[in-house]
Amino acid sequence: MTRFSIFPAGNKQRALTERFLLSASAYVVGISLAWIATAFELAEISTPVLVWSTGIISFFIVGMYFLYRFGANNNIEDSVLTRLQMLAAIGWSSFFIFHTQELRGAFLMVYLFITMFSFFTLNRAQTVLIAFLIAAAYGWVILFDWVRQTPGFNLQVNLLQWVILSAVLVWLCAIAGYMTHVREKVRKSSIKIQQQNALIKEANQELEQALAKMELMANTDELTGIGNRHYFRQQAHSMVKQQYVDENSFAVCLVDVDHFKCINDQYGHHKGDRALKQIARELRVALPDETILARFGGEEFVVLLPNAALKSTMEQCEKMRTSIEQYRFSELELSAPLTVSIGATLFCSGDNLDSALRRADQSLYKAKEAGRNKCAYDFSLDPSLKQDLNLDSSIT
Ligand SMILES: Nc1nc2c(ncn2[C@@H]2O[C@H](COP(=O)(O)OP(=O)(O)OP(=O)(O)O)[C@@H](O)[C@H]2O)c(=O)[nH]1
Repeated sequence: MTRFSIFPAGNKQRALTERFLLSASAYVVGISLAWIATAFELAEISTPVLVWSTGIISFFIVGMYFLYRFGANNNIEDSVLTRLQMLAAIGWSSFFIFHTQELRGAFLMVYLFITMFSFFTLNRAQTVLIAFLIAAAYGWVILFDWVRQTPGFNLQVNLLQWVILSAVLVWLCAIAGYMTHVREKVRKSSIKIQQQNALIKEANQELEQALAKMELMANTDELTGIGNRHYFRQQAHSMVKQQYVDENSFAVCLVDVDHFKCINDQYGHHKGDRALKQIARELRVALPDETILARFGGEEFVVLLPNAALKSTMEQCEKMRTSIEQYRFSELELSAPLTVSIGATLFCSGDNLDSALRRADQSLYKAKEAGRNKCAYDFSLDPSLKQDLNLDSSIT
């Protein structure tokens, strides 16, 4: 069961409720003063009038509190309800001031208290209007007393009080004007800061995008669109690090196009370029997604097969070789298929990247020597292979 809180949820609504309770405390002080003044016969309010006015004010306070507490004020145009509160406060204060004579000077303080509330939300013009209403209300009280010749009424004292009250109100209006100015300045600066933050955020995003683009460009082979040598180095180093942690071996394969010089010579560099692009695409299709494929240089590609073992490496190399062998290069009228030779090795514990690349390159050389369109392997570092197969390298 949720406990009832006297304050509503939400910062704005809570602030409004707190502000209202603060002004309600002024009503309570005002009513209490009226009761005390009546008890000491300093005010002319009859007990029934005092009782019903106290009842109505209490009802007003409770009603307003529930408006704020349950957010009903948001359905009203002036959702802060400042004007309504001000008018009510001026009305009630004038009512009590009208019923006092000797304590009237003290009760006039309530008017100033009301004006000070305008500092929270009203602008200069609205504060001036409130001050004008207060001066007018007290003016009416004086006029009424003078016309009906209220016993104990002193016109001179009341007029002097009215002048003093008006002077203080003018002074409060000047302060309200200054506060409006400061508030507006703070609001404008905060809007400016927000706009600048938005611009900085936008610039950061653009910078991040530009950096990402630059990184992509730095890692991409311009001709084929796959990773370049730099990309390969990066990926290989992170796989080496991972291998040190989980000890899962990975395969390093060098894929070299056979007799590519003849393609260039026969069909020209442009068609040679297009053939390289198609080879890169075919290799990508033949390989699993998690495989790293990069152009090592010229007509040579490099492949890193994560979590590879002897069998899976041989299967993948064979898959790459056959996929190129079977691919029909429509732009080239070839009498024999375009093929690749592949040299592969496993990167195992205690290995290093340069020696793995050297082994793969030596295997590639063997594949070329064996007639091309072949896969050759150097699994000499794989301990399981040494035990099970007793082989240092194999050519298929
Ligand atoms: N079209 C094109 N050709 C390239 C590119 N890079 C390298 N080559 C060519 O690839 C050929 C490589 O020739 P070689 O190293 O003799 O090797 P190969 O002719 O493929 O013969 P083997 O590798 O021994 O089977 C050269 O003619 C290079 O000019 C490139 O980006 N585009």
